[in-house]
Amino acid sequence: MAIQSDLIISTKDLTKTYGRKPVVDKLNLAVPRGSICGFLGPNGAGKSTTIKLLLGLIKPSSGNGAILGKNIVNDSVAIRERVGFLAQDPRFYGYLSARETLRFVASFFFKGSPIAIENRIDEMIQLVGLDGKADRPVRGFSGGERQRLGIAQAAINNPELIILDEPASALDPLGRRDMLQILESFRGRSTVFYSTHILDDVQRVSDTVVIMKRGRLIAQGSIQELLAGDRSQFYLTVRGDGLTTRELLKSIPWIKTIVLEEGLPDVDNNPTTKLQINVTNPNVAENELLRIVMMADNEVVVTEYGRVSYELEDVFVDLVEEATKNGS
Ligand SMILES: Nc1ncnc2c1ncn2[C@@H]1O[C@H](COP(=O)(O)OP(=O)(O)OP(=O)(O)O)[C@@H](O)[C@H]1O
Repeated sequence: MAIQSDLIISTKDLTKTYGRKPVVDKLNLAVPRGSICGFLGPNGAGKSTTIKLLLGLIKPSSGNGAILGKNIVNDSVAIRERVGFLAQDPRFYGYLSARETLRFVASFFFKGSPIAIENRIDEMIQLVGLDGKADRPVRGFSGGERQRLGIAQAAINNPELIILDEPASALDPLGRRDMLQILESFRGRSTVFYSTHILDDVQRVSDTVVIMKRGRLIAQGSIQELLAGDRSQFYLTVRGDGLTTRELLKSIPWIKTIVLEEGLPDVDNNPTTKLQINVTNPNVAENELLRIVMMADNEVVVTEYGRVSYELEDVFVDLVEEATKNGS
């Protein structure tokens, strides 16, 4: 397959079938270099299987892929030298301390003098917030501490790409927040590709997202692009029942639908009505909509106006529902 140098991960029709069931189905991934990419999908979507395919831990049934320009089937050893990985359920030797664990991992691929290794271990221990605990046996570590150690071991060799399988899902809200901060700290140093089913996490730290459902890719790209996908919804809140405004806007050709709903009371506690306006021409609407209402010869008082913005959750639910309707 052709390799695009701005992509750190790319796949072409990557497929894994167990029995007759495709668990990963003709997946075409394109993950840009330097991004923090959230790999999102409901339970059983095929995220872990995809990650295993990317790392050469299992073989594709068909299709192919490249990481750092190397073939995921033929060059998996070379890939693992340059990619850090945290498994969904990381296992450690309980009798080793965190520092000994990192030393052990570094002994495989770390390139540098013994002093450089020790410095890097110290740096990682600090980065993941395990200072003070680094010399205790791992068997006594909490779930959050184990995940921190897992990230430190994934990043010890200064990899260009770090792949993490659900690094935050099993943690409590504080643990998740810390984990996301650690991921954020890799920005500008490594590309991070991490799977999760928690939308909020993706919205908080990722700049790109891949969304998968039942083995199929249903969306990928920058979060900004995804959230800006539907620019055709505006809202306008007016004092009173909104009927005059609806009459005024009804005949405008670029307005498709107007839905009225009760708004929040204004600052003087007067009732308001929110008009949800769907337009066919967002650019014209942006310039004209408010002006038309304000210039009309009536008593309408506008208390709020804007373009409807979306949370990732709305987009995700829409995409997953659409994919379900289309039979994915
Ligand atoms: N070795 C296997 N043999 C048969 N089926 C498998 C195997 N590994 C995974 N599957 C099935 O493939 C589907 C996808 O599993 P996978 O673990 O990749 O999903 P996931 O998106 O990572 O889910 P989760 O968020 O729950 O971890 C599931 O239905 C799972 O049961």
